[in-house]
Amino acid sequence: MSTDTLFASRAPADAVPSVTIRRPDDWHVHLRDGAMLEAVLPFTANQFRRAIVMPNLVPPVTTVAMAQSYRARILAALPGDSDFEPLMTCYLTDHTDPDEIERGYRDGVWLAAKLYPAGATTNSHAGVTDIAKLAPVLERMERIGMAVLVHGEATDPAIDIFDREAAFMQAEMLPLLQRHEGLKVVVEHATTAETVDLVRAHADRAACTITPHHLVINRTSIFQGGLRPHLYCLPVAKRERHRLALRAAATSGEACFMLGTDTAPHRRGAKEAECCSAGVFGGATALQTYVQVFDEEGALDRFEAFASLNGARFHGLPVNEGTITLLKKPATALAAVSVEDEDVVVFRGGEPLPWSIGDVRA
Ligand SMILES: NC(=O)N[C@@H](CC(=O)O)C(=O)O
Repeated sequence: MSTDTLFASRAPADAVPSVTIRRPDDWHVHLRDGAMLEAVLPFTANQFRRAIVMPNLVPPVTTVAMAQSYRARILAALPGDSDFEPLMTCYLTDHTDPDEIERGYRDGVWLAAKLYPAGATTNSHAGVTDIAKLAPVLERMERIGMAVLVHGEATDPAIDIFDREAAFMQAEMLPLLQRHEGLKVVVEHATTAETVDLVRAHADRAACTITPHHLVINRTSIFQGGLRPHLYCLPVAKRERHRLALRAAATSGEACFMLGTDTAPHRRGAKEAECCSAGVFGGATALQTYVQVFDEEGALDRFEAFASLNGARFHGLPVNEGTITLLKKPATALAAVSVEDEDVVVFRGGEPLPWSIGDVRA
């Protein structure tokens, strides 16, 4: 498979250029629950074979029983013919019990645990207030080979919001990596050049996810022509030099960089509000955006590694069978998805995108 299936340069002159890769996985999604789950799940399930499902529900998914029940609700909400597989996570708190973590992992209920510094982002208030105190949990995870997925932002409101990831990496992430030398760590939704370098320096057991939006917007985009609430997420997009570093990392082919959309739907009313919720709904346009970036960077031959191989290898899972074909054929992205009497605005929704989704083969 891999580069053998890259047709772009071999197709007849009148054929639509395309790229075919093993079916990809999304290593960071927010599927929510109830009506929102029903509305957004088909978009992720259409694009991806598996996804790591974030546990920041209200209340958060903190026990094996809660993860089992949430997984069952996701499966029940899937379209009948879907073979999508949700990979569950546990939400770490100050009171997480290492035995519960191990039980859920050994029983195959969850794959990883998510560390939200308390107050860092949407529904993180029950998160961890002092990472050092989590040592018994992290030691157990290290011993059983279970990965911790980290939202890497400092929570001190006095720290400039654009510096919070950098502050966290220095004050928390580096010491964590040093304290737990064998722990598998995923830095979620990296947004800076320095984070990418830190991950590279620990690539024997660290990795990071990179979102589609952080590859195509920078912090100025959020203020282009006025305030753009649908581009506001956490970590907030950074300067242009960081966006370029993220594009270089994602398209490098290095095994420590993997696809993770951080698709985070919020109803329009929560976004276009006096106090806008953080999160970009990128689930419906994710692959179209990623493949466009790889095309622009002349790296289509490395797209499969980023989208379909690196994450599976990191988590010790088999790579997917089957393929998906992406076509360099313009299509206008769906503008919004209805949820009850409201809607959720799609990232790049309503725009003509140069790439579209073609055949999916199981
Ligand atoms: N990315 C976001 O801005 N929001 C996410 C939470 C998160 O991953 O930070 C959400 O759940 O809405």
